[in-house]
Amino acid sequence: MLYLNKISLFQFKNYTHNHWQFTEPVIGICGPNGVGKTNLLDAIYFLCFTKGYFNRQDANNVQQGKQGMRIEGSFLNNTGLMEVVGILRENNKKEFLLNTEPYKKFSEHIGRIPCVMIAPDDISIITGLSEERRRFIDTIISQYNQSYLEALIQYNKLLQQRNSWLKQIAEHKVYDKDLLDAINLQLVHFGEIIYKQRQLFMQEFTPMVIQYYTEIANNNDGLKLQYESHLHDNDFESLLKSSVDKDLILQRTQMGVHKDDLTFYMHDTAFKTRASQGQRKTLLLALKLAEFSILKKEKAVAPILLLDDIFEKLDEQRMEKLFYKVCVSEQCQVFITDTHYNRLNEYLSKMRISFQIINL
Ligand SMILES: Nc1ncnc2c1ncn2[C@@H]1O[C@H](COP(=O)(O)OP(=O)(O)OP(=O)(O)O)[C@@H](O)[C@H]1O
Repeated sequence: MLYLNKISLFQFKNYTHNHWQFTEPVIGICGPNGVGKTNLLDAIYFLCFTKGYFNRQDANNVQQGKQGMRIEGSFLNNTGLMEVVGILRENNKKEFLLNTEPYKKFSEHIGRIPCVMIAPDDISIITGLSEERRRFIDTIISQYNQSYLEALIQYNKLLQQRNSWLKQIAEHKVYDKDLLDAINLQLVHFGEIIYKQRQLFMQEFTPMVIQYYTEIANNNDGLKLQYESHLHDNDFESLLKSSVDKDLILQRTQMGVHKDDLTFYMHDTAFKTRASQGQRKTLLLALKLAEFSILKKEKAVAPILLLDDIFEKLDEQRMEKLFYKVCVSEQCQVFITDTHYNRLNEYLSKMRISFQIINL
């Protein structure tokens, strides 16, 4: 089992200098609004992903009015102890260390400590723009497939190059076709790697999501998932060639896996327009539990689960099923935040497991 034993935070968000020991696989984190429950989950996430879940900019994680921050955690898994340290220096330089060894590339850390966060704003995976869904899928695959992560990094760099090339032509009216061909060739190479992996992923992921949704809701509400990509019916190279005129006008690359999407249906209509808030939340949980299962299988260890404010919108029956799933049957370490000590204590007691509650 993968297990976080202890964590210490220095100048991370609202924490000046705090540390906690985790002694049980199930940890409840309680306290009033704004006390720092989510921030504690975010610090755990930081140790797993070398960045926070909520802020893209590292500087936003530094305590207001201070300079620099440090997070330290020790994880235990079947192979031994992993001491992880993330530092943002006063000059904003970031360092990340595993067992005192600094990483040259932070991406090498991704997947070492698999972790799944479920936070209220994640509902945007269902209701938001397609980039939210691509990021969701990419974060999962990247944790078990380093070559996918590399392809994604390269693809995004090339896409930026291609887009700035398109802008330059609009500004200077100079057309360097050889450069475009060279960029296209590489974009196609990495785009096809991404497309194939997403296809493989979706084949496994889709039935799992429907299964979890059905388990939590007691029926499937006609749920369907569809992976959409320009590459389904066309080869990428021809797509890039045929869209170049339009690309030049819009100064952006119109075709490619950076436009892929995942659509959800409820009885053949768009899920986000038809479903109730509780049904949306149920779908979000099903997506995240499917993520958890795939990572568990691929990494041969159960990821750490971070559940932030999950009580909102779910009826009692759905809540109990979720609690049973994450606290009892999955045998993973799980952190659950709640503003109500009594409610959390009651749910966890019903599960007949040993748990720890931290009151902030
Ligand atoms: N960089 C920062 N420096 C100092 N304080 C910060 C920083 N970022 C966030 N905070 C503070 O952290 C607090 C929010 O913490 P958090 O979101 O973890 O609360 P919470 O306990 O989860 O609350 P809720 O129950 O409302 O979800 C706020 O008071 C916010 O002002």
